[in-house]
Amino acid sequence: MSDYMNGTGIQYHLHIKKGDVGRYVILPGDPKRVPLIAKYLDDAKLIADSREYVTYTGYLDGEMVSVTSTGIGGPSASIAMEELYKCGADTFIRMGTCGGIALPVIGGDVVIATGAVRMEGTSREYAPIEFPAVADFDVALALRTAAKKLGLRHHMGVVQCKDSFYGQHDPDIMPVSYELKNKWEAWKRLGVLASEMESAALFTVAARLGARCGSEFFVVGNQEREALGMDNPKLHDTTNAIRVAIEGVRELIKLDKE
Ligand SMILES: O=P(O)(O)O[C@H]1O[C@H](CO)[C@@H](O)[C@H]1O
Ligand SMILES: O=c1cc[nH]c(=O)[nH]1
Repeated sequence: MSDYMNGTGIQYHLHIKKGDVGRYVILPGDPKRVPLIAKYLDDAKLIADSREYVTYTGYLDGEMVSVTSTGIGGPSASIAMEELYKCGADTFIRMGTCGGIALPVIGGDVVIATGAVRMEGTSREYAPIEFPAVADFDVALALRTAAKKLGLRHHMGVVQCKDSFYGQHDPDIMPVSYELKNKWEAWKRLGVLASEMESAALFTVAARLGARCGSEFFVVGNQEREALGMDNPKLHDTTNAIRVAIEGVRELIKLDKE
């Protein structure tokens, strides 16, 4: 492989190197969320700020833990995971926002993914479409334990990933609306909980690397509830999902010590 960084060991996009990050990494999409998550770590320090990738490292229960933003979508998220893995990370928790699809999923809830629909492009450059994008079982259960401990309303199941945010919210403006709307109907009939953009790529990249990855989300609203005239709170404070990610890492640290 060509080395754009001239043997320095510094990763091309994230600007991190071995020793900069812990084994456990929380992956929000939004770079502005990184310092908010890092506040929960002991002795957190800014490691790098490059493109959409902001990385902090600190400690939780004595273990080195990092937080790196992925930006939006599979391409940038896959790069983040690949470069973090090269620097020693092997356990990832994506923490993001999502839009509800299933009617019981309401703004303010937490959704924990068991698997992700691969309606995006990145995972197809890793694995044939027949390969399932599934969360690591231990990570998903750690996230559920965390949500339960925190007393948060939560749901666990399959999420859908796509590359076009506006194809989700305004499919009629798209030349391929016929396809987007038919598939959306299928996700509803299959009980898919919510829509977001990175988990399918991250779960598939994790499978190629032999790494562990799970994901959980703060629900910002539910377009299906809105369409039916149901109560549809729209909320933006992701603190609860941040707390689930932090407690989830704690659970995994405990499990890994057993
Ligand atoms: O809040 P984040 O983590 O960015 O996640 C969700 O929000 C973005 C779209 O608004 C996509 O990245 C989607 O997956
Ligand atoms: O509706 C939503 C909300 C967050 N992220 C998405 O991809 N879709």
